[in-house]
Amino acid sequence: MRIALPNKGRLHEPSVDLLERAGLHVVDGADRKLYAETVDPDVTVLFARAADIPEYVSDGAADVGITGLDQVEESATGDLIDLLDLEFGRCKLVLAAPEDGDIESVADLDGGTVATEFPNVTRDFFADWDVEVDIAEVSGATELTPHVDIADAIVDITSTGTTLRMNRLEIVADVLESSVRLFAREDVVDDEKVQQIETALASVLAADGKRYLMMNVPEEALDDVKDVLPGMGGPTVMDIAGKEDVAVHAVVDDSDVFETINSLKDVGASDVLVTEIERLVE
Ligand SMILES: Nc1ncnc2c1ncn2[C@@H]1O[C@H](COP(=O)(O)OP(=O)(O)OP(=O)(O)O)[C@@H](O)[C@H]1O
Ligand SMILES: O=P(O)(O)OC[C@H]1O[C@H](OP(=O)(O)OP(=O)(O)O)[C@H](O)[C@@H]1O
Ligand SMILES: [Mg+2]
Repeated sequence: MRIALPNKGRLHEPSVDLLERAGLHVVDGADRKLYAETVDPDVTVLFARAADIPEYVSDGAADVGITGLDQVEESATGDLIDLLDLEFGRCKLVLAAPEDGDIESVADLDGGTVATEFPNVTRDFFADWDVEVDIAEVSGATELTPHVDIADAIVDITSTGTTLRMNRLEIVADVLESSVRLFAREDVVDDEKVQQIETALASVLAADGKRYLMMNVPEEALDDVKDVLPGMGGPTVMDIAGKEDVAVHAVVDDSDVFETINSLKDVGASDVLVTEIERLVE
């Protein structure tokens, strides 16, 4: 089973990091190496450009891939299944035009030129609007093109909006919301190994922002403690050998920990231990 990850750029590190946190450690993945083994002898990693990953998966060079939804849509491969939103690399593809120009709606671009690194997504977008445009395909610095008479507008990525602002461009319309996904070729989605990878990555996401609480509770305070703990499917209660107290374990949102501990102390819990959760397999 081969999994394709971005070899560089902003998606490289968080992708490798996620795999690591999922326990699928990359072995000997030295810098610039394009191929690496993992601790699972059945899983190898292939490093490729974020934009090429959908193609690699579609062609069978890899079975699953991690890259932006924008890249999957642009590749127009059509046979890829979006398995999991990995919740990073959030951005938007937008149609943007000069702030001081006269393009204020999609229709204003009729007969105009749009520069983009995403010609397929852009073509589909204007086809949906039934607006005729020429597409100028560029491979970077797209934001410059409306100011040098290459294009009237652009379709490009934005997240904080800084680059658009710096280049005196404003959003005319949203084209696509994107984030990084785990995706697979249709014929492998039911493979055991693919499902194991999906479960492992999902377990990292599920643990994000969660804490594990452990405490001692006098038997008579147990009902009050249970009321305090929101818990996922209720807390786990265990007898402690030779003691009147019981041990209570629960998963709590990080944002609730402060308040929850105060309430737990109020109702009689003691020796409260808070730990991080690496993975939570549901
Ligand atoms: N500003 C951003 N904020 C959030 N996500 C982004 C942003 N820019 C790009 N992305 C996401 O990261 C993906 C890859 O972008 P990145 O810039 O890392 O690679 P690239 O520009 O293709 O790299 P290179 O050209 O160096 O090979 C995009 O397709 C998109 O999904
Ligand atoms: O809304 P912002 O936060 O300003 O982000 C948007 C910018 O980020 C990306 O460029 P990147 O930094 O990846 O540089 P690149 O053009 O070299 O890919 C994208 O192409 C935009 O230019
Ligand atoms: Mg980029």
